[in-house]
Amino acid sequence: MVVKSEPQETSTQAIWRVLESLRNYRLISLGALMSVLLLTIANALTPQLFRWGIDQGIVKRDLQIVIYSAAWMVVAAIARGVFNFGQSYLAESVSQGVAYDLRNKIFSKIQNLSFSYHDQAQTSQLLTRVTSDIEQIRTFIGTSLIQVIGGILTLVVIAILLLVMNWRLALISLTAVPITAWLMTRFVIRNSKFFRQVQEQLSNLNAVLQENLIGIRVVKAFVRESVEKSRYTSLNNELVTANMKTILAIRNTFPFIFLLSNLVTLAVFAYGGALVVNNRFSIGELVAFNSYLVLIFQPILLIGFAAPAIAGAAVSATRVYEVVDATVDIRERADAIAFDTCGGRITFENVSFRYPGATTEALKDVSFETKPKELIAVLGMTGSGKSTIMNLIPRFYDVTKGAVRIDGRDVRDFTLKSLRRHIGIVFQETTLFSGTIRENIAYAKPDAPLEQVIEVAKTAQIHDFIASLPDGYETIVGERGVGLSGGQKQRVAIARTLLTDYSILILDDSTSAVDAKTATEIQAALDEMMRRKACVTFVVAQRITTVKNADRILLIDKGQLVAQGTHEELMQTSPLYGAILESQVKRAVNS
Ligand SMILES: Nc1ncnc2c1ncn2[C@@H]1O[C@H](COP(=O)(O)OP(=O)(O)OP(=O)(O)O)[C@@H](O)[C@H]1O
Repeated sequence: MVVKSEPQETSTQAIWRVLESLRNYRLISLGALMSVLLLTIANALTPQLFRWGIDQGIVKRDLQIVIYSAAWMVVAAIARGVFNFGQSYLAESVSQGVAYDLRNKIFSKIQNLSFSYHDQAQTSQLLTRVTSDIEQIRTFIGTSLIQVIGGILTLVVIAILLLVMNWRLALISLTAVPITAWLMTRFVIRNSKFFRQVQEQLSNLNAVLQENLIGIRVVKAFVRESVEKSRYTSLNNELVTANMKTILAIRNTFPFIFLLSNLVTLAVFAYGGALVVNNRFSIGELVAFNSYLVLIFQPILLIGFAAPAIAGAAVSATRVYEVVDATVDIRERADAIAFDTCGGRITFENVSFRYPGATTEALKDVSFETKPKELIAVLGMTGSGKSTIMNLIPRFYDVTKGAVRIDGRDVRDFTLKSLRRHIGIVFQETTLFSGTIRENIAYAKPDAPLEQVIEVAKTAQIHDFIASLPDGYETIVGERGVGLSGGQKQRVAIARTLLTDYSILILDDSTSAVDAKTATEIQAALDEMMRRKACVTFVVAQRITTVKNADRILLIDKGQLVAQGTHEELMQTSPLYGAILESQVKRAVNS
């Protein structure tokens, strides 16, 4: 899915943009161009050497000239080899550089894009853009572009030579050029939709592959292997069909071009032969002319073969620039200031919020203010808007109406880095990276000494477990924390956040996978740390124990703040609070 970007670029504009990026590699590009030019000259010279050898050597029976011409042909052949290598090597170097820059550009853009973009973008689509689309662009620069430039140059040089040698014969031969060019243009225009299709099918295939890699456990648990296999196979078939369509299109066009080339050769043989018979053209000239014909069709064919690749690269470039140009929703003001100290007064001022693309508001007119060092519990039914409230403080999203303030300052006044650096957040869903446990805990502070890592791990009640592992803190966890239980992952994630320089702490249902006893222990250990280090702590929690300890509870229902107060106050005043607690007590008793 394509999400929010500037007005879409056409593929022609996109390919121009790729060409503009060659500016960064001016010298190497110039070197490649020079090699192409020299190669064209060496190519154009060879038939002239033939002519000389035949007319002055063979026909006049002058062995020395035959030997000289043969020797010069060897020199020309070596030169062709050298320049050919030069053009490929230099063009490849430029293409590697452009691909490298694009990969970095798109990656850093992906890092900067807001949550709203990632909510709507498909990961697999992004993956395809970073990998195969950029590879298409690279092949265009490394191979197709040089083929086209070399082709055009050869066409011009040889057309001039032919006209100089015999303009009538030249005109007969050159009629083939506009016809072939027209055939090729028609081919590209008619088939560009197939090239786009191939790319889209490849993306779709990647999407299914990626979903399955991530969800393989669910697939197996629900015994859906065969369904997933047939889903993948049918997309794979579609990819092959789309590819075959482009191949068919090639087959429909190229035989005409070959036929044309043969007809022209025959016409040159007939007319040129007649001229030779009448002594108006030498045999050497006819042989040279014929060699030029091969040389003139070669570039047209090369341009023809390059055309699909160029069309594909143009589509790829559009897709890559779509991401590069995507709008970043969350922007810093030009005069943004650094957030350094937190006084503990966080204010939600008539905050309403609607997720991009959603039809209803996730938060409606929410207002509250925290006091320094307060521990705020946020409670509500599932889907009521608790996480959404938390997401607005570090500006993962911006409010639709109202304002979120810290110590009286709108969060939009702060630089994003300084704001987020001061907010420690443990997400509802835990994501760990492949690497050691120590690396995961020290994710935001890679240089943290082991003692500090151990300290936070103790607070998160995960130290004993880590210490019991044979490799301790150096134990390698797989991708997304494979090898750890859900509760263990959550505790590593808590430790990771505790190690940061947070002053506002947000724990979003972060002990949901931890057993009640451990959760209470974490809470007790956290209590001391929170009061010491955090100016305010928010805990989105389901457990009564957490809620009971809180200084204040915010009760959220259908996006609205319906009640707030301490546990005792809410017990007396809020029927909803009573109902939620009752359901939890029942659940606790039953479990
Ligand atoms: N990225 C999103 N895009 C669109 N709508 C969303 C998005 N995230 C949440 N919502 C919607 O916003 C509402 C509030 O969601 P939120 O995640 O804040 O609820 P919650 O109270 O934290 O729920 P839970 O306890 O189940 O985590 C829900 O109706 C949800 O469907």
